[in-house]
Amino acid sequence: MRLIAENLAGERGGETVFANVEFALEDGEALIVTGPNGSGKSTLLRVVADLLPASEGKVRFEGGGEKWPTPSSACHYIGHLNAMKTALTVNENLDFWQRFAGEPALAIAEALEEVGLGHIGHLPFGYLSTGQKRRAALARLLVSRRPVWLLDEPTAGLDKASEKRLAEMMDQHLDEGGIIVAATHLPLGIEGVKSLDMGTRPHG
Ligand SMILES: Nc1ncnc2c1ncn2[C@@H]1O[C@H](COP(=O)(O)OP(=O)(O)OP(=O)(O)O)[C@@H](O)[C@H]1O
Repeated sequence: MRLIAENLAGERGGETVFANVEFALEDGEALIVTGPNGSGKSTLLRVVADLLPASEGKVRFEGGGEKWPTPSSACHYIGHLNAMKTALTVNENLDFWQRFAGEPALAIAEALEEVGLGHIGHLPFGYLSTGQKRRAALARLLVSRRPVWLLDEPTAGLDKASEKRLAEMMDQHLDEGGIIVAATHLPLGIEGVKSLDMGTRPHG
């Protein structure tokens, strides 16, 4: 499978935030997107996820067959916000996401064990600490199989042990032929990745 960005440009509020972004990622490859605040990392991820339209160029996903014909159908997008309902329990939230994303992988209880939250699936999401909320959101990656992970500051709020666990999850995903695009200010602890510095890019 291949995730390809061609001559991609994105805008917010009518202003071009980035332009001429090009990358091609194959099975098992990761792209780490860095750059200062406001340089367009989140905008790029949202364009790749098809949550925002590209103002120029396009994103393609090849080799996903009928199951994953487009980048948006092939990706898990974990944004800054965790996209979980505070009044629903962690289990209910993950059940929603598993039905939404399809291709069930780990059972919800197993995914929560994997992120060290085995004991709190019954709690409303809103009761969780900041780091626990992030870990519960990251469990979405494990409850459904999707080949592309788009992660916006995935370590925000995580303690050291959870950062290490996330690095292991990402390594495993890459070993299984997955693709990752992650925006981050901190090293993510995964080796052999490609990089894209939005801070050194000319704006459109
Ligand atoms: N809804 C919006 N309307 C107008 N401008 C926006 C909107 N959302 C973001 N922007 C602007 O777009 C630019 C890029 O923002 P973006 O969130 O993509 O940057 P970022 O590199 O992810 O930043 P950070 O490191 O702070 O997360 C910023 O100048 C921001 O103010």
